[in-house]
Amino acid sequence: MSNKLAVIGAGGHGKVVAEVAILGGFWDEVVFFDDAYPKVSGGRWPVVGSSERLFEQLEAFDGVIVAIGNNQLRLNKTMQLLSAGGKVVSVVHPSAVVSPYAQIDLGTVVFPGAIINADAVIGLACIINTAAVIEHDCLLHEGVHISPHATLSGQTVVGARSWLGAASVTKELVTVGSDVIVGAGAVVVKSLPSGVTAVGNPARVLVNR
Ligand SMILES: CC(=O)SCCNC(=O)CCNC(=O)[C@H](O)C(C)(C)COP(=O)(O)OP(=O)(O)OC[C@H]1O[C@@H](n2cnc3c(N)ncnc32)[C@H](O)[C@@H]1OP(=O)(O)O
Repeated sequence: MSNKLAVIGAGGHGKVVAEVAILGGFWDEVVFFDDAYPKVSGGRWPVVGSSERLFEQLEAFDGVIVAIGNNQLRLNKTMQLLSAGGKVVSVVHPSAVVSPYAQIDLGTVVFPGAIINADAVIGLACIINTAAVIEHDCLLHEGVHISPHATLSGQTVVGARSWLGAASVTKELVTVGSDVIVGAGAVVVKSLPSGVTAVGNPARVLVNR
């Protein structure tokens, strides 16, 4: 029997999610649904309809996952899928190192070379991007994106829908609020409130939304 995965979002992020799913060994077939259908190509994998079309045929898939880069949209769609009875799954690249004592919630993706250490908790519909490091006892709420090569030191807390840019770093015990953007290369040495954009070393607030 072939295991069939539906992926919402056929863009660049979707392509990596599809590849990670196939390399994980469990999924035999991947098809995309994208609201830009039919004006979008999934490349190696077919785009077969809009996300509305997927909701009409959820039972035809052994798993579903949302591969939309925007944190709010990804989270909303994931929650809609769960409410509609979709079998939302997580995918983890075989080269990622995930502690058996870490928890990863549904709809989350873990990309090549990422490391998630003991007792880290990763919420619903998060992205742990290429080579990101999530140290022990970190807590990531739902819809978070940790970009490539970012490092979260031990016991960092990240609020819902926040985006930590590529190669950013948090000091241990720091709390990043909800809907925060941390710029690429930033070093977060003090906690950040919700709704800000912070950049630089040490990270300073650039925008307060
Ligand atoms: C697989 C993947 O590709 S995952 C995606 C990974 N992508 C990233 O990590 C990108 C993260 N994004 C950033 O770092 C962005 O620059 C943001 C979100 C912080 C800011 O973007 P914008 O709001 O468009 O800011 P904008 O580019 O107008 O810059 C505003 C000011 O901040 C400075 N700035 C912007 N980003 C940074 C940064 N990361 N570090 C230091 N300074 C920065 C700019 O130089 C500019 O300064 P100036 O006013 O003195 O000229």
